[in-house]
Amino acid sequence: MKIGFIGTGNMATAIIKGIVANGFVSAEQIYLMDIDHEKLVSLSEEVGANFVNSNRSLIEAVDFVVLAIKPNVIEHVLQETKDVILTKKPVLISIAAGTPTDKLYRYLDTDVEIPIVRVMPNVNVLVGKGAAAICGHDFVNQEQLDFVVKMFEAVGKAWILAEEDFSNFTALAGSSPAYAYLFIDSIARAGVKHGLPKQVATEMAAQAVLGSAEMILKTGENPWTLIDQVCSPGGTTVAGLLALEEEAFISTVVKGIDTTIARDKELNDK
Ligand SMILES: NC(=O)C1=CN([C@@H]2O[C@H](COP(=O)(O)OP(=O)(O)OC[C@H]3O[C@@H](n4cnc5c(N)ncnc54)[C@H](OP(=O)(O)O)[C@@H]3O)[C@@H](O)[C@H]2O)C=CC1
Ligand SMILES: O=C(O)[C@@H]1CCC=N1
Repeated sequence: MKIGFIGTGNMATAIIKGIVANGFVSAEQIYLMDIDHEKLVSLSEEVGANFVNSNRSLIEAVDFVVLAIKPNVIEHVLQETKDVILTKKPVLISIAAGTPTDKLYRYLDTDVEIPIVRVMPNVNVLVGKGAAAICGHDFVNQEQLDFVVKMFEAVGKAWILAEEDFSNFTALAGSSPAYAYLFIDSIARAGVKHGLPKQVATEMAAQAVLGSAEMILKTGENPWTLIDQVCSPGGTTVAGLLALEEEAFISTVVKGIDTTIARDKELNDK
């Protein structure tokens, strides 16, 4: 199978490096196109993938096309390549936030049965620890869907998810790495305040958060049980926990997630 990427930015780079490192496909099976020629050539050379000079040539060359472009340019890209899409009928895989499969199909303005799969991945696919939600539009067959699921399982966890839950997933797993990085950076900054070098403090905080995530996933324990295990009576943790809650830590995080979901829904409706 040949996989093409329209757009070679943050997300495409993470997916490509992840699936090549893991051996899901070889670099020779990957074709790239980006309007930023320098970025295109640089990624192509770095990973050893092919590059082409137009989105039309890319679609002609491959079986699966990952639309790794911003939501506001998808309509234009689908319209400029429509005739090639209708002839070649590749599987279109969109990773755009706030862009339902119905909307993507409407952009093509056709009744030809073009298979479209929607994926909401996250950037942690780069290190094989991604999280991706996947749903297929009307004309996707099981084999095509399975291929996409396998592609994202190669670089993390993948769930088949009802499209109505995509806004929630985008907040919980698509955007949340940024919030987790912020949390880690905040802990590290506190370390710097107390005299630790930033790099060391960041490594310590990241390792503690990594282990905490694994504890939840591997033990299956309720996070509150684990919190209680760390909070020694009269100890350090409970003092810090209560100080965090005085500043409405939980509600602040929930507000961030609510706002992310609302923004995704706003994009859906645009
Ligand atoms: N970043 C993330 O963590 C995640 C992103 N996503 C989704 O992934 C998509 C891509 O995001 P991200 O990788 O961050 O974005 P980037 O801006 O990093 O990458 C998009 C790339 O596409 C290029 N591009 C723009 N127009 C065209 C075109 N007509 N033809 C070919 N290439 C073009 C851009 O070039 P230029 O910069 O010159 O415009 C840029 O290099 C978005 O839809 C986003 O919602 C989903 C999950 C996570
Ligand atoms: O910020 C965004 O819109 C994209 C979608 C999920 C992560 N980044």
